[in-house]
Order: sequence, then structure tokens, then C-alpha cells
Amino acid sequence: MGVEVAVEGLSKSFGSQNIWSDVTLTLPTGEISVLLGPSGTGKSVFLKALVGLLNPEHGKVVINGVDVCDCSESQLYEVRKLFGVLFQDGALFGSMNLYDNIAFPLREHTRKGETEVRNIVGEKMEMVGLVGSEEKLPGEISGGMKKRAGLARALVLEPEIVLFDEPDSGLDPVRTAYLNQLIVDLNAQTDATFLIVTHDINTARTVPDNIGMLYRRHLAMFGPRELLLTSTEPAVEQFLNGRRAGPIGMSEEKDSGQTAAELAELGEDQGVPEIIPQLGISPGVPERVAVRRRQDRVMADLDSLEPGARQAVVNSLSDSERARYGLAGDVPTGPVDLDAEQWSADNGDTVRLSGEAGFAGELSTEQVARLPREEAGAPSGDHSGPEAPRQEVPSASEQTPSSSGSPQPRPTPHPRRAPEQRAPEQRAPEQHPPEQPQPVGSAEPAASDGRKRRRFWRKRGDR
Ligand SMILES: Nc1ncnc2c1ncn2[C@@H]1O[C@H](COP(=O)(O)OP(=O)(O)OP(=O)(O)O)[C@@H](O)[C@H]1O
Repeated sequence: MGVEVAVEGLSKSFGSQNIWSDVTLTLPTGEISVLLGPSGTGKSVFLKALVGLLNPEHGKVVINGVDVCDCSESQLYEVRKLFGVLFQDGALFGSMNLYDNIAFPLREHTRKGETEVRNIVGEKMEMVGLVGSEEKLPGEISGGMKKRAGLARALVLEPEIVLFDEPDSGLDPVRTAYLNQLIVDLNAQTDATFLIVTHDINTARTVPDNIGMLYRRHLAMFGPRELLLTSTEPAVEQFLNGRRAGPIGMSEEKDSGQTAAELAELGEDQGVPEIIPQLGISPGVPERVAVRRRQDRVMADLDSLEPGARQAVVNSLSDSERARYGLAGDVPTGPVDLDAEQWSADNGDTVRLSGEAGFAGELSTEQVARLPREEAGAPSGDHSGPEAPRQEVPSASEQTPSSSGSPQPRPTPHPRRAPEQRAPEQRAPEQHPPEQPQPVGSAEPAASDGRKRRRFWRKRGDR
């Protein structure tokens, strides 16, 4: 099981060159996070700061209660043992064969005998698909194999945090796809905390649970994929769509006039954004429990999203996920329309939801109250949650077009396709059968801790 990495107010400069300031984020336990940003924004510097290889001037990096920016050498040594790092080129020793390269950390940092070393190396080589290549030298293998060998080496000490510095650099799209699948499967198998630095948009959109972006010497945004993939923040949108139009220029930021003109040309109403399905696990790989933890967090904070983003999140859920969050049962199988204006007509009949019992062990009462629905049988005004759901999130009655008590599937008024309308292979994988509920004890802290929440959903200038 991975550990959380809590970064608070981190700032780093080299001489007079400020790289970034006041970076605050938390890498949630066991989840995959991706760090994006234009070239030179200090993503690699950030990775090095996490392992204590560089000393930031301000701020903390707290791991297992130890601040790696302000701890003794022996504490730092212990914390570093939690890390596995995949460097860009695999960082293999050219004179050693793959077996010895992968065995190196075990021989260097443990007292394990050769039999045990052989077992561990064999297991990791199998995990990354390198069985049979033990005798090969790094110079004799492809870039993709080097990455996989580097990954096997990063995993031999059973790290709880794995850092990937541009794992896809230099790989063709097919090998990148294989590597991404491997990363997702490894995360499911280890439940370790992963942080990936990448420029690959497809990787950023499909692999992680969380996405962060460094821009203009700050962390522009960090949060669950649902938040970033529906973000209207110009720099985030531009980057995640790989567009020229937007504030990011070739060498530095464009001037604001040009940016405004480009954004105006793009137009404002892009409809409800679509959240691209996340890459699922391979057949036979255990369920990736991090997905459930992230979704619990997202659903608990749904009311803090813009209406379009809220709808996109609900649209992105599979039927079983909707059932888990009380949006199933009588709820139409098509996209759920959260736009009150579209469905405010004579829909006094409410969707019959599973009620609070359906959330047993998953969400607190407060979190349940913040979900976009009515409790079974309760009029929408009866919500006891901290916010008024009718204003922030239309109640289930507003989502129900039928007057017969049996909500009907209805066409989406939005141009983008809902998950159910996509080809089956494009749908989000059913990773969490409802019959295997995950206790909330393993989820992130309850939504009542607003301060904690903000750390996951942070936008620049939030503080
Ligand atoms: N040890 C160092 N001493 C001085 N400057 C450094 C050092 N390490 C990095 N830098 C500078 O920090 C800046 C950020 O570098 P970094 O490699 O972290 O960027 P990056 O976002 O990872 O870039 P890319 O996406 O192109 O790999 C660069 O201007 C780089 O020259």
C-alpha cells in the first residue's frame, strides 16, 4: 500500500531563476497522478525535490510524518527507501546485463541471498514482460525494453511511491500504449502511489487518477482527472487538448491580447465536456482500488464543480457506478441531465433512489446530502446538507422527465456522446462491482474537512 505525499508551499529557485513558488498538493495514497507543464516549467526539478535530491527554499514535503526538506540524514535515508524512480532513459548500467541491472538495488541495499534475489528479479522481469532477456545488455535492446527494465529495477525494493520521469519519451505510440497499460496494471497490483511526468496528452488523459499542471512558475491546478478534464482554465484546456490557441506560446507566454483573440475565436459554448474513459486493468489483474477512492472523493465534492463538469462526471459513470452513488435503479441509463432549465417541468415524481442505506460504509451523511439527487421519498427542500442542492446541483426530480414515476431514457441535448452511446470498447471499464463495497476507511477524509478537500481540488489562487 502506498503512502501519501503532502507538498505544502514549496518554492525552488536556482540563483535568481525562480522555477516555481508556493506549490501545494497532495498525491493521494495509492493513486496515479500525472504532472504536466510546458517544457522548462520544472517538472523534473519537482520530482527531485520530492526525493530530497534538491533543497527547496520554502515549504515542506511530508511523507510518513517526515519533512524531507527538513530532516536528518538518517530520516532522509529511510524515506528514500520508500521510493522507486524510473528515469527518462532507464538509467541502466551499460556494462551490466538486464538481470544484474535489475538485481543491483537488492544487492546494494539489502542483505538478501542470491536465491531470494533471483526470485525477486524473476518476478519483476515477468511483471514487465522481460523474461528471456536476462542476458541482454542495454545497448542491445530497444528503448521500450530499456524503459521496462528501468521499471523492473525501480520496483525491486517494493517501493510505496514510484516516480516516472517521462516514461513515454522516445517511444512510439504503440509502445507508449503498452507501457501505459503496464503502469495501470502495476498500480493495481501494488497500490503504490505513482507520479508520472509526461508530455503525452493521451497518457495524461487516460492513465492518471489526478492531474496537475505547472505553469508560469506556479501549480496552475491539481485535482482528480474529472476536474482537470472538464476545466475551463485556458492554459489547462489548451495543454490537455494540445492546441496552439491559448495562453501558452512556443517559448514563453503569449501576450494577453493575442490570447484573448484566440480564445474568442474558439468560441465559448463547447457543450458539456466529455470525460474520456480511464484506462482499465488487463484481464486477470486485481481491481484497482484507487479508482474507487478517487470516485468517492469526486462524488463527495460534486457540488463544487461547474454545472457542465458536474453533468460530465455523472455522464461518465458506468451503470454500476451510478448504482453505487445512488444514481441507479430508476435512473435512466442514458446521460443524466443536470441542467435544471431543461427538466424543470411537471416532474413532481422523483427518481426512487436507494437512499442512504445504499451508501453504507462509503460516504458520510454529509457527503450523501451533497450528491445530485433527492433522498428517497424526501422533498428536495428537505436536504440537510450544508448547501442548497437545488441551486448548486439540481435535485433528482429535476433530472426526471417522466410523470409516471418511471424515468425514461431521453436523448442528450448536447452534441458530445455519452458513455452509453460509445462503442463498448470505449466505455469506462467496470472496475468496481457494487457487490464488493469498499469501506470508507480507505477513502480520503470526509467532505466535512473543507481544508483537506481543497488540497485535492486546488486551483491557482485558491488560498
Ligand atoms: N541543477 C540545476 N541547476 C540550475 N538550473 C537547473 C538545475 N536543474 C534544472 N535547472 C533548470 O530548471 C528549469 C526547469 O528544468 P526541468 O528539467 O525541471 O524542466 P521540465 O519541466 O522537466 O522540462 P522538460 O519538460 O523540457 O523536460 C530549467 O530552466 C533548468 O535549466
